[in-house]
Amino acid sequence: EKEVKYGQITELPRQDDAMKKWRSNRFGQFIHWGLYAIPGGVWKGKTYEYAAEFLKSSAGISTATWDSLQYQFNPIKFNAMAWAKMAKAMGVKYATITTKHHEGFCLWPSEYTDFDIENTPYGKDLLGEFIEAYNAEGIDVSLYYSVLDWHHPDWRYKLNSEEDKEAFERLKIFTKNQLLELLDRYPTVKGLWFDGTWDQCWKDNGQFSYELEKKLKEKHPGLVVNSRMRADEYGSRHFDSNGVLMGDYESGYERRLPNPWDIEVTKNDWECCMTIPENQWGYHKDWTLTHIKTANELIEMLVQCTSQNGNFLLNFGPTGEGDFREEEVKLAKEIGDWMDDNSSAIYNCGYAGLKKQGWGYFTQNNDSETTINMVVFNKPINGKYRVKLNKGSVIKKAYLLSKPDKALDLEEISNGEYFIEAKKVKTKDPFVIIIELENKDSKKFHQKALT
Ligand SMILES: C[C@@H]1N[C@@H](c2nc3ccccc3[nH]2)[C@H](O)[C@@H]1O
Repeated sequence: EKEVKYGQITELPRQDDAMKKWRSNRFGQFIHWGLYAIPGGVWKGKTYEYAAEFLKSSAGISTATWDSLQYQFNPIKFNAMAWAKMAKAMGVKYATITTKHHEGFCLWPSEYTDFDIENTPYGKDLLGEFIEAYNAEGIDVSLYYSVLDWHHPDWRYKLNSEEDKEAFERLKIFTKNQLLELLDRYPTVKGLWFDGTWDQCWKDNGQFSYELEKKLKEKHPGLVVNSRMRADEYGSRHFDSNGVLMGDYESGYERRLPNPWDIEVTKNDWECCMTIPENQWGYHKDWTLTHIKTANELIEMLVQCTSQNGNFLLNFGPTGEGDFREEEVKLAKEIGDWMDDNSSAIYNCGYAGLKKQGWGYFTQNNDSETTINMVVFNKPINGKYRVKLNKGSVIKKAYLLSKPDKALDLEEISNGEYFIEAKKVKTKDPFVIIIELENKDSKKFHQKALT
């Protein structure tokens, strides 16, 4: 064990109400919106396949040229309430929006820079409108903030000289000021989602990120912070040099999921953030460049995250005019229709403590020891679902969530192992079978033989 002074601050897993709410939310909407949405991956007639929010670097555009996009930013179609209603219908319980991405442009009127929404044709506090509209729909809002800032003259990737160090000291003060400003202006926000913290400059400043997390949490009780914010004094990120998770949940799953059989990942809170195309966070004009995930693919990712105690943050990239692509609107509806019927297997659910089986995923409601959800993606050809529960578990009854008053036939194979028969399931969508267990002290529970 190394002596780590600037590692974990909050003992995990947190059991306070704010974290319990974060955990029960399970499904969130990520919004990537900034100047990059104006060109949408196309520059001077050329389409760049790399992530649209990286167009400045992939097209080799000067900071001056890129920054002048701020004078074109006028999302006339932006309607925060319509966005919030779409998100509500999709079934998300929280939303995380980019307040400032790597480009450095701020979606709120910041007193610490002119490179912000106030100095655009739009002019109004866009971030404030977003937060108010989403909160009005009962959706929690977290704020994404990129420490990496291509616009700021004091940004340095590495600190090679005294001048670098002095510049980065100013950048650190700017960063802290903006974060305190965001929490001052938007007191209802629930979390901060840090990004752009992989460079040497930040890894060399473990003490700063430690003290910053402490200060932000003192200022904003209950604040939930992702592990990506932090480095310890040895430069170890997400987990300190002794492997202890920093922040409040693990946020390393970007466009990837853990192995569905992995139970190690269930030990911490974590979140997967996911794009609909293969790798576009900001709006890209051309969605023919890669595979576009279907509703069923995205629902399966959400269910997998829930089954392993994780949250799923699905990204949308609004256009420069402030509306969504039709493909995104269609997916939001398809996912929302599924959530209307099946969200009881998602909200306030987590790891059931059972080994994953071939037909799909187990989830368990955090408030019920005896109710287990089976979310089915692969129907067995004989219509019989093999379930291996904990030793001694006895199924009282099993039924389709869609037909709660029709018990399914059961066949006990051995201690805690059953076949559940569900032959006549018509739906083409993923569906849920509910297992109700005898509770531990029920008379029928087969007490282990004493010999
Ligand atoms: C959550 C995601 N993180 C950003 C990001 N920046 C990167 C730089 C290098 C490699 C991968 C990256 N992902 C993406 O632009 C998006 O905001």
